[in-house]
Amino acid sequence: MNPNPTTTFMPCSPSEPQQHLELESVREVPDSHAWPALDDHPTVYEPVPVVDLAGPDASVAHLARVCESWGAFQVTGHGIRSDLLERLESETRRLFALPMDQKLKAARPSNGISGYGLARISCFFSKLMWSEGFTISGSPLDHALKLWPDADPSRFCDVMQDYSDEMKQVAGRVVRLMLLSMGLTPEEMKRAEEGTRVDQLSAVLQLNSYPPCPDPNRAMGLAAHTDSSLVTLLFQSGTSGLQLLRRQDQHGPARWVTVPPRPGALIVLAGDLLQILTNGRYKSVAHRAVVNRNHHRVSVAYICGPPPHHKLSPVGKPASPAPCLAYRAVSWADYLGLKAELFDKALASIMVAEDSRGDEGICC
Ligand SMILES: C=C1C[C@]23C[C@@]1(O)CC[C@H]2[C@@]12CCC[C@@](C)(C(=O)O1)[C@H]2[C@@H]3C(=O)O
Ligand SMILES: O=C(O)CCC(=O)C(=O)O
Ligand SMILES: [Fe+2]
Repeated sequence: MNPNPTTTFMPCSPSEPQQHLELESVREVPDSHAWPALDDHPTVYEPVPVVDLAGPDASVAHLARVCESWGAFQVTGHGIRSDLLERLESETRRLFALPMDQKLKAARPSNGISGYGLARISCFFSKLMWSEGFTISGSPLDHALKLWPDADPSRFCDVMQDYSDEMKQVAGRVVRLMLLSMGLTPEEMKRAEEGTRVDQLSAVLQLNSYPPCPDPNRAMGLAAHTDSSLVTLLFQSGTSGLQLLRRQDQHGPARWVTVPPRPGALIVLAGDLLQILTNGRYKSVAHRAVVNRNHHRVSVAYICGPPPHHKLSPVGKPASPAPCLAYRAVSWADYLGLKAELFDKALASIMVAEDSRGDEGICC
């Protein structure tokens, strides 16, 4: 995955002033938000796989095929009640509907993780994206108090907390199934489970808002990226916008596939840490969000990984023929640092070079 080639790729500079436009009131896409080419690959229709966690689809053989060929799937039978999803969507909309000066009171500090702001990857691009984001790491309470200083914070906090708690259970089941689908030896499975068991998982909740856009073919909601997570569980409102990048394969060249909204379903996206943990076998999926003219789309990503300082090292046979470990061990915290500096080159930066795989005990 490369950032849009005709939109200049830039190293991140956190000191740059951020531009916060009230996107909903803009009648024409300004030059600052006009992307020269969104069609780096064709957008095609392909049915995105569905895995029913409560049914036979959750078989490990099916999951292995889906992870290898798509790196993403829709998940049903997850047990999350529809009223929780409805409250999640409505609280997300309530937050983004606040006046800009109120949202900016909860702005993400330039070197911080959580709060309101432009897409974090914005600094790698010369054009701005047609979206706003709000990241919650840990308790949502401080944020709620800044956003609604005169109101009871429990309405927002309860929903975000309940949703995170439930997502953790679903993520734990999904990660375990993925590991089981790899056919690991008992020893490898034990190592793979260190840091990835449900009670150990850590996560951030990323709320995204994509207001209607007067010229959707010139604007980008969220540029192509992979998440750094083990897995991301994404809720999208009833409007499509998420697209998955399918790599070139026997069915054709690289292409964008839209994930249609499916009531009650969540979307699982394989992240970079899963690619590292599975020794390159289950690759992280590049994805982006496009915008539309009439609907205000929101999404909520539960971006989940091991404890921040747990060092994750690859297990299982590498995807390439060399009988070695493809990546050096890395913690999520260190990997996020690399990602903030190198963006889509971060994974390559921890790859163990072919000719050094025999050194330092890296070879299996
Ligand atoms: C833990 C994190 C993952 C994330 C960076 C962050 O520190 C908090 C926000 C996350 C997010 C959400 C939108 C896409 C993404 C690539 C980004 O720019 O910010 C992810 C980051 C990630 O997965 O690397
Ligand atoms: O809004 C979407 O569909 C994608 C969001 C996303 O990729 C993210 O939050 O990491
Ligand atoms: Fe993402």
